[in-house]
Amino acid sequence: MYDINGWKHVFKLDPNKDISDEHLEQVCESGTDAIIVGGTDGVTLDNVLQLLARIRRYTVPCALEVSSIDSVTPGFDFYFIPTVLNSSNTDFITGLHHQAMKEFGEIMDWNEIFVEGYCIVNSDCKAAHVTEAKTELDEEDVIAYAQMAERMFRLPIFYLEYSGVYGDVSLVKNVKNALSTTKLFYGGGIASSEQAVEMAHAADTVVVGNVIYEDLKAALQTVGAVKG
Ligand SMILES: CC(C)=CCC/C(C)=C/CC/C(C)=C/CC/C(C)=C/CC/C(C)=C/CC/C(C)=C/CC/C(C)=C/COP(=O)(O)OP(=O)(O)O
Ligand SMILES: O=P(O)(O)OC[C@@H](O)CO
Ligand SMILES: [Mg+2]
Repeated sequence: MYDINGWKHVFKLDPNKDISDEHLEQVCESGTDAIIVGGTDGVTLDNVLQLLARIRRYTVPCALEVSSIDSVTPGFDFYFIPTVLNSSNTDFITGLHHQAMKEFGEIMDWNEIFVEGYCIVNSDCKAAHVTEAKTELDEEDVIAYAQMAERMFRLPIFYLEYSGVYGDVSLVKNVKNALSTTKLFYGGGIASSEQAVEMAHAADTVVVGNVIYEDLKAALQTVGAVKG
Protein backbone atom coordinates (compact mmCIF):
# COMPACT_ATOMS: atom_id res chain seq x y z
CA MET A 1 0.00 0.00 0.00
CA TYR A 2 1.62 3.22 -1.17
CA ASP A 3 -0.49 5.65 0.89
CA ILE A 4 1.00 5.80 4.37
CA ASN A 5 -2.30 7.14 5.72
CA GLY A 6 -3.85 3.70 5.18
CA TRP A 7 -1.15 1.72 6.97
CA LYS A 8 -2.47 -0.35 9.87
CA HIS A 9 0.48 -2.68 10.37
CA VAL A 10 4.14 -2.42 9.46
CA PHE A 11 7.22 -4.46 10.23
CA LYS A 12 10.48 -2.73 11.16
CA LEU A 13 13.61 -4.55 10.05
CA ASP A 14 16.96 -3.63 11.57
CA PRO A 15 19.86 -3.65 9.05
CA ASN A 16 22.16 -4.42 11.97
CA LYS A 17 20.41 -7.75 12.69
CA ASP A 18 20.62 -10.99 10.74
CA ILE A 19 17.58 -12.49 9.07
CA SER A 20 17.58 -15.59 6.85
CA ASP A 21 16.20 -15.51 3.30
CA GLU A 22 13.38 -17.79 4.36
CA HIS A 23 12.32 -15.57 7.24
CA LEU A 24 12.67 -12.42 5.15
CA GLU A 25 10.40 -13.91 2.50
CA GLN A 26 7.76 -14.68 5.12
CA VAL A 27 7.94 -11.13 6.49
CA CYS A 28 7.73 -9.52 3.04
CA GLU A 29 4.91 -11.79 1.86
CA SER A 30 2.98 -11.58 5.14
CA GLY A 31 0.42 -9.05 3.94
CA THR A 32 1.83 -6.27 6.12
CA ASP A 33 1.27 -2.79 4.70
CA ALA A 34 4.96 -1.93 4.52
CA ILE A 35 8.46 -2.56 5.78
CA ILE A 36 10.40 0.13 7.58
CA VAL A 37 14.18 -0.35 7.50
CA GLY A 38 15.72 1.25 10.55
CA GLY A 39 17.56 0.91 13.82
CA THR A 40 19.36 3.08 16.30
CA ASP A 41 22.92 1.82 16.06
CA GLY A 42 25.19 -0.08 13.66
CA VAL A 43 23.23 1.12 10.62
CA THR A 44 25.68 1.49 7.71
CA LEU A 45 25.35 2.13 4.00
CA ASP A 46 26.49 -1.48 3.38
CA ASN A 47 23.93 -3.19 5.61
CA VAL A 48 21.13 -0.88 4.40
CA LEU A 49 21.96 -1.63 0.74
CA GLN A 50 22.14 -5.37 1.37
CA LEU A 51 18.78 -5.44 3.13
CA LEU A 52 17.15 -3.19 0.51
CA ALA A 53 18.32 -5.45 -2.33
CA ARG A 54 16.87 -8.50 -0.55
CA ILE A 55 13.53 -6.79 0.22
CA ARG A 56 13.25 -5.68 -3.40
CA ARG A 57 12.66 -9.30 -4.47
CA TYR A 58 9.13 -8.67 -3.17
CA THR A 59 6.50 -6.06 -3.94
CA VAL A 60 5.94 -4.81 -0.38
CA PRO A 61 6.41 -1.01 -0.02
CA CYS A 62 9.62 -0.14 1.77
CA ALA A 63 10.66 2.95 3.74
CA LEU A 64 14.09 3.90 5.04
CA GLU A 65 13.90 5.44 8.50
CA VAL A 66 17.03 7.55 8.43
CA SER A 67 19.16 7.29 11.57
CA SER A 68 22.51 8.43 10.10
CA ILE A 69 23.30 10.65 7.15
CA ASP A 70 25.92 8.20 5.83
CA SER A 71 23.40 5.38 5.34
CA VAL A 72 20.98 7.24 3.04
CA THR A 73 20.70 5.70 -0.42
CA PRO A 74 18.28 5.96 -3.36
CA GLY A 75 15.94 3.05 -4.04
CA PHE A 76 13.39 3.20 -1.22
CA ASP A 77 9.72 4.10 -1.79
CA PHE A 78 9.72 6.43 1.20
CA TYR A 79 12.18 8.18 3.48
CA PHE A 80 11.10 8.69 7.09
CA ILE A 81 13.05 11.35 8.96
CA PRO A 82 12.79 11.12 12.77
CA THR A 83 12.95 14.27 14.85
CA VAL A 84 12.95 13.43 18.55
CA LEU A 85 10.67 16.02 20.11
CA ASN A 86 11.62 15.06 23.68
CA SER A 87 15.38 14.87 23.06
CA SER A 88 17.57 17.12 25.17
CA ASN A 89 20.23 17.18 22.44
CA THR A 90 19.38 19.53 19.59
CA ASP A 91 21.32 17.31 17.13
CA PHE A 92 18.36 14.89 17.20
CA ILE A 93 15.70 17.58 16.85
CA THR A 94 17.09 19.76 14.05
CA GLY A 95 20.91 19.53 14.09
CA LEU A 96 21.58 16.45 11.95
CA HIS A 97 18.67 17.46 9.76
CA HIS A 98 20.29 20.83 9.09
CA GLN A 99 23.51 19.10 8.01
CA ALA A 100 21.56 16.65 5.83
CA MET A 101 19.67 19.48 4.12
CA LYS A 102 23.00 21.06 3.19
CA GLU A 103 24.17 17.74 1.74
CA PHE A 104 20.97 16.43 0.10
CA GLY A 105 18.62 19.44 -0.11
CA GLU A 106 18.95 19.79 -3.89
CA ILE A 107 18.02 16.19 -4.64
CA MET A 108 15.32 15.61 -2.03
CA ASP A 109 11.95 14.58 -3.46
CA TRP A 110 9.46 15.80 -0.89
CA ASN A 111 6.71 13.53 -2.23
CA GLU A 112 8.54 10.55 -0.76
CA ILE A 113 9.81 12.15 2.46
CA PHE A 114 7.82 12.08 5.73
CA VAL A 115 9.02 13.65 8.95
CA GLU A 116 8.17 11.69 12.09
CA GLY A 117 7.78 13.55 15.36
CA TYR A 118 9.13 10.99 17.83
CA CYS A 119 8.31 10.89 21.51
CA ILE A 120 10.44 8.22 23.19
CA VAL A 121 8.93 7.10 26.48
CA ASN A 122 10.95 4.01 27.43
CA SER A 123 13.97 5.32 29.33
CA ASP A 124 15.83 2.01 28.91
CA CYS A 125 15.83 1.74 25.12
CA LYS A 126 18.82 2.49 22.92
CA ALA A 127 17.06 5.29 21.09
CA ALA A 128 16.38 7.06 24.42
CA HIS A 129 20.03 6.79 25.43
CA VAL A 130 21.41 7.88 22.07
CA THR A 131 19.10 10.88 21.78
CA GLU A 132 19.25 11.78 25.50
CA ALA A 133 15.48 11.75 25.58
CA LYS A 134 13.62 13.24 28.53
CA THR A 135 11.40 10.26 29.31
CA GLU A 136 9.92 11.37 32.66
CA LEU A 137 6.67 12.37 31.02
CA ASP A 138 3.09 12.20 32.19
CA GLU A 139 0.09 11.92 29.87
CA GLU A 140 -0.31 15.67 29.63
CA ASP A 141 3.33 16.01 28.51
CA VAL A 142 2.98 13.34 25.81
CA ILE A 143 -0.26 14.87 24.52
CA ALA A 144 1.43 18.27 24.36
CA TYR A 145 4.20 16.75 22.19
CA ALA A 146 1.56 15.17 19.95
CA GLN A 147 -0.19 18.51 19.57
CA MET A 148 3.10 20.24 18.83
CA ALA A 149 3.70 17.66 16.08
CA GLU A 150 0.27 18.23 14.57
CA ARG A 151 -0.53 21.86 15.17
CA MET A 152 2.80 23.67 15.43
CA PHE A 153 4.90 21.65 13.01
CA ARG A 154 2.17 20.01 10.90
CA LEU A 155 4.06 16.71 10.84
CA PRO A 156 2.41 13.80 9.04
CA ILE A 157 3.41 11.26 11.72
CA PHE A 158 3.62 11.30 15.52
CA TYR A 159 5.58 8.23 16.64
CA LEU A 160 5.02 7.08 20.21
CA GLU A 161 8.10 4.97 20.81
CA TYR A 162 8.20 2.37 23.58
CA SER A 163 10.91 0.34 21.79
CA GLY A 164 11.36 -2.99 23.58
CA VAL A 165 8.47 -2.71 26.04
CA TYR A 166 4.70 -2.87 25.62
CA GLY A 167 3.11 0.50 26.25
CA ASP A 168 0.20 2.01 28.13
CA VAL A 169 -2.91 1.42 25.99
CA SER A 170 -4.96 4.08 27.74
CA LEU A 171 -2.23 6.68 27.12
CA VAL A 172 -2.00 5.69 23.44
CA LYS A 173 -5.80 6.05 23.07
CA ASN A 174 -5.75 9.47 24.69
CA VAL A 175 -2.93 10.61 22.42
CA LYS A 176 -4.90 9.37 19.42
CA ASN A 177 -7.94 11.35 20.57
CA ALA A 178 -5.81 14.50 20.72
CA LEU A 179 -4.83 14.16 17.04
CA SER A 180 -6.96 14.75 13.99
CA THR A 181 -4.77 14.84 10.85
CA THR A 182 -1.36 13.64 12.04
CA LYS A 183 -1.14 9.84 12.05
CA LEU A 184 -0.23 8.07 15.27
CA PHE A 185 2.38 5.34 14.91
CA TYR A 186 2.79 3.11 17.95
CA GLY A 187 5.89 0.95 18.38
CA GLY A 188 7.19 -1.15 21.24
CA GLY A 189 7.01 -4.63 22.68
CA ILE A 190 4.27 -6.08 20.50
CA ALA A 191 4.84 -9.83 20.80
CA SER A 192 1.42 -11.38 20.27
CA SER A 193 -1.72 -11.04 18.17
CA GLU A 194 -3.67 -9.86 21.22
CA GLN A 195 -1.25 -7.01 21.86
CA ALA A 196 -1.18 -6.06 18.17
CA VAL A 197 -4.99 -5.88 18.04
CA GLU A 198 -5.20 -3.92 21.27
CA MET A 199 -2.71 -1.31 20.08
CA ALA A 200 -4.21 -1.24 16.56
CA HIS A 201 -7.49 -0.14 18.16
CA ALA A 202 -5.66 2.67 19.92
CA ALA A 203 -3.22 3.92 17.24
CA ASP A 204 -3.43 4.41 13.48
CA THR A 205 -0.42 2.22 12.70
CA VAL A 206 1.34 -0.43 14.78
CA VAL A 207 5.03 -1.09 14.23
CA VAL A 208 6.28 -4.59 15.00
CA GLY A 209 10.06 -4.91 15.36
CA ASN A 210 12.08 -7.10 17.69
CA VAL A 211 9.68 -10.05 17.84
CA ILE A 212 10.55 -10.75 14.18
CA TYR A 213 13.99 -11.81 15.41
CA GLU A 214 12.77 -13.53 18.57
CA ASP A 215 9.63 -15.42 17.51
CA LEU A 216 8.86 -15.13 13.81
CA LYS A 217 5.66 -17.15 14.03
CA ALA A 218 4.22 -14.78 16.62
CA ALA A 219 5.38 -11.81 14.54
CA LEU A 220 3.62 -13.10 11.42
CA GLN A 221 0.41 -13.74 13.35
CA THR A 222 0.18 -10.03 14.24
CA VAL A 223 -0.50 -9.20 10.57
CA GLY A 224 -3.68 -11.24 10.19
CA ALA A 225 -4.80 -10.20 13.65
CA VAL A 226 -4.64 -6.52 12.74
CA LYS A 227 -5.63 -6.66 9.07
CA GLY A 228 -7.59 -9.88 8.76
C1 LIG B 1 20.21 9.88 -2.07
C2 LIG B 1 18.79 10.10 -1.71
C3 LIG B 1 17.74 9.37 -2.42
C4 LIG B 1 18.49 10.95 -0.76
C5 LIG B 1 17.15 11.10 -0.21
C6 LIG B 1 17.08 12.36 0.53
C7 LIG B 1 16.99 12.16 2.00
C8 LIG B 1 15.79 11.54 2.52
C9 LIG B 1 17.97 12.59 2.80
C10 LIG B 1 17.96 12.54 4.29
C11 LIG B 1 17.70 13.89 4.82
C12 LIG B 1 17.61 14.04 6.29
C13 LIG B 1 16.94 15.27 6.79
C14 LIG B 1 18.13 13.13 7.13
C15 LIG B 1 18.06 13.21 8.61
C16 LIG B 1 19.38 13.02 9.19
C17 LIG B 1 19.38 12.41 10.55
C18 LIG B 1 20.54 11.56 10.81
C19 LIG B 1 18.45 12.65 11.50
C20 LIG B 1 18.48 12.15 12.88
C21 LIG B 1 17.68 10.91 13.06
C22 LIG B 1 17.57 10.54 14.49
C23 LIG B 1 16.85 11.45 15.38
C24 LIG B 1 18.12 9.37 14.96
C25 LIG B 1 18.08 8.98 16.35
C26 LIG B 1 17.69 7.53 16.62
C27 LIG B 1 16.31 7.21 16.19
C28 LIG B 1 15.15 8.00 16.69
C29 LIG B 1 16.15 6.19 15.35
C30 LIG B 1 14.83 5.76 14.86
C31 LIG B 1 14.74 4.27 14.88
C32 LIG B 1 14.47 3.65 16.18
C33 LIG B 1 13.90 4.42 17.32
C34 LIG B 1 14.76 2.34 16.33
C35 LIG B 1 14.45 1.59 17.60
O1 LIG B 1 15.51 1.15 18.17
P1 LIG B 1 16.25 -0.22 17.79
O2 LIG B 1 17.51 0.13 17.15
O3 LIG B 1 15.30 -1.13 17.07
O4 LIG B 1 16.56 -0.77 19.20
P2 LIG B 1 16.90 -2.29 19.54
O5 LIG B 1 18.07 -2.65 18.72
O6 LIG B 1 17.18 -2.26 21.02
O7 LIG B 1 15.69 -3.08 19.20
O1 LIG C 1 11.15 -3.55 18.43
P1 LIG C 1 9.83 -3.28 19.07
O2 LIG C 1 9.85 -3.28 20.57
O3 LIG C 1 8.74 -4.12 18.49
O4 LIG C 1 9.47 -1.77 18.67
C1 LIG C 1 9.19 -1.46 17.34
C2 LIG C 1 9.69 -0.09 16.98
O5 LIG C 1 8.91 0.92 17.55
C3 LIG C 1 11.14 0.14 17.27
O6 LIG C 1 11.51 1.37 16.74
MG1 LIG D 1 14.74 -3.04 17.24
